[in-house]
Amino acid sequence: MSTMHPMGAAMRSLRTDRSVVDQKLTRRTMRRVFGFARPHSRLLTAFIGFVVVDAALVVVNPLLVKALLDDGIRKGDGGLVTLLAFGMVGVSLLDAALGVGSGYLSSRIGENLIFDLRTKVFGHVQRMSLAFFTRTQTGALVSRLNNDVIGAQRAFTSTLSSTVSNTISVVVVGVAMVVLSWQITLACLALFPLLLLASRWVGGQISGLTRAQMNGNADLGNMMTERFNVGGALLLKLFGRRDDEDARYADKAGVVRDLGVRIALVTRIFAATMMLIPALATALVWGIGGHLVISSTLTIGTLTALATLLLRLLGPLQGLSNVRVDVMTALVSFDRVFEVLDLPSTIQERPDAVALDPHSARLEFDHVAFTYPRAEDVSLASLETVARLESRDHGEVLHDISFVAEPGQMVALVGPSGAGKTTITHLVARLYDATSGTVRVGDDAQLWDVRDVTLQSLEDAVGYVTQDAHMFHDTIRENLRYARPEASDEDIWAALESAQIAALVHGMPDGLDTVVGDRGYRLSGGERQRLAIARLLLKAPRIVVLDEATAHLDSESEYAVQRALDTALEGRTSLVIAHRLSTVRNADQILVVEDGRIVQRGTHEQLLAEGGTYADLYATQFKPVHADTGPGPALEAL
Ligand SMILES: Nc1ncnc2c1ncn2[C@@H]1O[C@H](COP(=O)(O)OP(=O)(O)OP(=O)(O)O)[C@@H](O)[C@H]1O
Repeated sequence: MSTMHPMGAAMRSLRTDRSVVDQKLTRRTMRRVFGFARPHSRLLTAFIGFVVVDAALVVVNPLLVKALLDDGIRKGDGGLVTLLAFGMVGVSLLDAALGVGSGYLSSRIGENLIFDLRTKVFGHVQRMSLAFFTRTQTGALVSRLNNDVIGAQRAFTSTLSSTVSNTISVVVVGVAMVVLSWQITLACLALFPLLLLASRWVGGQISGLTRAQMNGNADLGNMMTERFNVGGALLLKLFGRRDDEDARYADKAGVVRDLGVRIALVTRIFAATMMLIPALATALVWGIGGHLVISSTLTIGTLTALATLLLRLLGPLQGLSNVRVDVMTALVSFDRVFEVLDLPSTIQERPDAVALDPHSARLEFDHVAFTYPRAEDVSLASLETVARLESRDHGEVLHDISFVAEPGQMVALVGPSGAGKTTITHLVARLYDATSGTVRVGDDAQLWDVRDVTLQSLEDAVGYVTQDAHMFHDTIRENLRYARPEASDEDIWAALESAQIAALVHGMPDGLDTVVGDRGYRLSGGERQRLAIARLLLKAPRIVVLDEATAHLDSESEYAVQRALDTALEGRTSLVIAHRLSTVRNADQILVVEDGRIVQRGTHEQLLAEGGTYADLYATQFKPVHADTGPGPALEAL
């Protein structure tokens, strides 16, 4: 009396990928799996108790029928007939109650387990280094979080319960049948290999087809997610590829359609076989049993009980024939979850890390070199569906970078695209760690290697406005409060005011409650950057990193952003990347970066006087393009 429909369970087993049984699972995996089960051991014990009693009850009703026929009806004992009929009702009620109870326990255990695994994986992934996210396909990661966690949960609920309940049912029913008539039991068991063969064959077919169908569906899903976001849809329109896209989609959808039909056909064949075998067995029982009754070797009650018991034997037998695949599938899911949990973050906090003083405002790079980590060091091959992990090292991106930003100073980074400016800024808050040399933060009294301070205190001390000024799909208020959850509306308005965007937010229909769309799309580039500056102002860090905060803006927006920046930078140490040299004219120190090296350093005036790269860049940006059109546009390469 399993809690799951036997046919449904059988079909699920058949759909699972049979290649899993070839996988090797270590003892360590098993130990960890039990580790996850341990907190729920009481519930698990109660659950298994329910399942065992429920499974054992399977023989009671057929035996009651036997007694009713042989001792009640044949002997004309009306009292016994009534008693046994009530007994049958009692058994059914108990069975129903046990079913509800075990269903409740199974969902408590299963959901708790999903909760444990989900929160653990989410917490772990959140703490991975940025390098992990630059390599990992979000879709693959999300599926790992959802599907495998649910697969792992199955190990403890349906797989465990069906295995226990099927084993108990087979033993109890088998013993009862042997006791009633070993000859008939033996004859019926002869049909078992047929059952096994049928389910093996269908299993092989269906698992292959289902895997192909799942891949096909994933392909369709990927195609849609890639095309149906703003970026993909725009590209599709701009290149006028509608018809080609239609044809590609139809191709993929056609494969899924054909597979669907084949799966349905094999499933029907299987269902028909599953009906046929019990019918054959029943005929066998009645045929042989009938003769035995005639020869008075068997009573009619025993024969009826045997026929009923037989039907309750085949389902569990079929279930047990798939148990290895079921258990391995569930354990492989666990293994895939553990794979993510075991991936260490390349950015680790030292156990003896100290909290950085929030007033730290001195920043120092001391002979810093940097190479981007290799994919295999930061990600899992299985989480990257397109990129193959390359074995080649990236070349060194930064070489011998040394500079000091004194408290309150502004240090500007300029140089061509790809020179390494963004990479330098990423080393400040440990988005990456220097390969050699040291990045330090602190105050006049003490400087700390960034690897010696706690990540939280470092993140609190350093604020960023990044190139894309990302906003969550939430209201302006909540996006700003992300920097300081306890900020009041007054604080938020003050920050918006300083960031030169208060008037615009006032003018919005919902004010602070306006939802900024996915990736902040409903705002213009300049508006989003000013909002990001307001967010930075709320956080109020002593060290500020601005990456191309004024790129791609018209001169009016640039002016507003520039004013916002002036407020943001006041009294703070700043590291500013700017494509427009006008932004960094007042910097205390300008570093010209080329091919990962600082090739020039000094103030604007010093660098102009010195001649060289900076003076050339300045001349290109500010020399009149035509005598009558005034200053030329910002240089693209800058
Ligand atoms: N995650 C990464 N993995 C490997 N290489 C990277 C990664 N990010 C950047 N690079 C490489 O490092 C070099 C420096 O890139 P970086 O983004 O620091 O340049 P940048 O000066 O900020 O350029 P831009 O002004 O165009 O933003 C480039 O050659 C780039 O291809």
